[in-house]
Amino acid sequence: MISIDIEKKLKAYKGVQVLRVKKEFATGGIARITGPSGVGKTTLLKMIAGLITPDAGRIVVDDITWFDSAQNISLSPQQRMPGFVFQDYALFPNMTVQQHLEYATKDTAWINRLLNIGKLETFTTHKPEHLSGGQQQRLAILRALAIKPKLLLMDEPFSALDVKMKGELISDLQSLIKELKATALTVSHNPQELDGVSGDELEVG
Ligand SMILES: Nc1ncnc2c1ncn2[C@@H]1O[C@H](COP(=O)(O)OP(=O)(O)OP(=O)(O)O)[C@@H](O)[C@H]1O
Repeated sequence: MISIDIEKKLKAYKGVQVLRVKKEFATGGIARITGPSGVGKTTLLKMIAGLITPDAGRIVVDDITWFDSAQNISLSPQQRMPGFVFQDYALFPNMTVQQHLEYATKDTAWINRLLNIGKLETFTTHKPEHLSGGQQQRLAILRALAIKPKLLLMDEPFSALDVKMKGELISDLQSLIKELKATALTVSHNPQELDGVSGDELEVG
């Protein structure tokens, strides 16, 4: 289980707005986090990953304290090691699909299974510039899963996928997350993007 109780002052367009989140997310599920643009959803994921520091509060993952302002605990991003799907994918321009996955894991059976789930088996030698937007997005998701993370953080992960592809992928992700005894958090400003994601729900803002 993931337990979050944090706050952070955001540098908003006009002055300061405070992001407050208090929520528990169950292991084995894919949670949906929605809220208007600019409310702090990406910032929330980055705080969980350890890329941005909250002003106050606690983050506890599977009984391990990742962050506690009162006790001065803050694990590094390397110690937390979540899978992270960035909104802009953050793929490596010079690496092929296969190399992206081999960079993350040596487990070839796992790589082949991920390629199958992402429907990228026939694109293993392609670099990102020769992939469609949807294929790039699926590669970003597969790369995040390659490390078999206990926590998968996904920022607008299905925005470039058609409804059929998205439905199949969500169903496969649901099985994988259960199998890994992991937890996944998905974020979007567009609730429809997360249709089919049926875990815990959080509305930010
Ligand atoms: N490290 C930071 N410290 C303080 N404020 C930040 C930091 N990073 C971003 N912000 C501010 O937080 C606000 C929310 O940004 P964020 O990207 O988290 O929103 P969002 O809800 O993900 O939006 P969208 O749906 O458009 O992606 C912005 O006004 C931004 O300037």
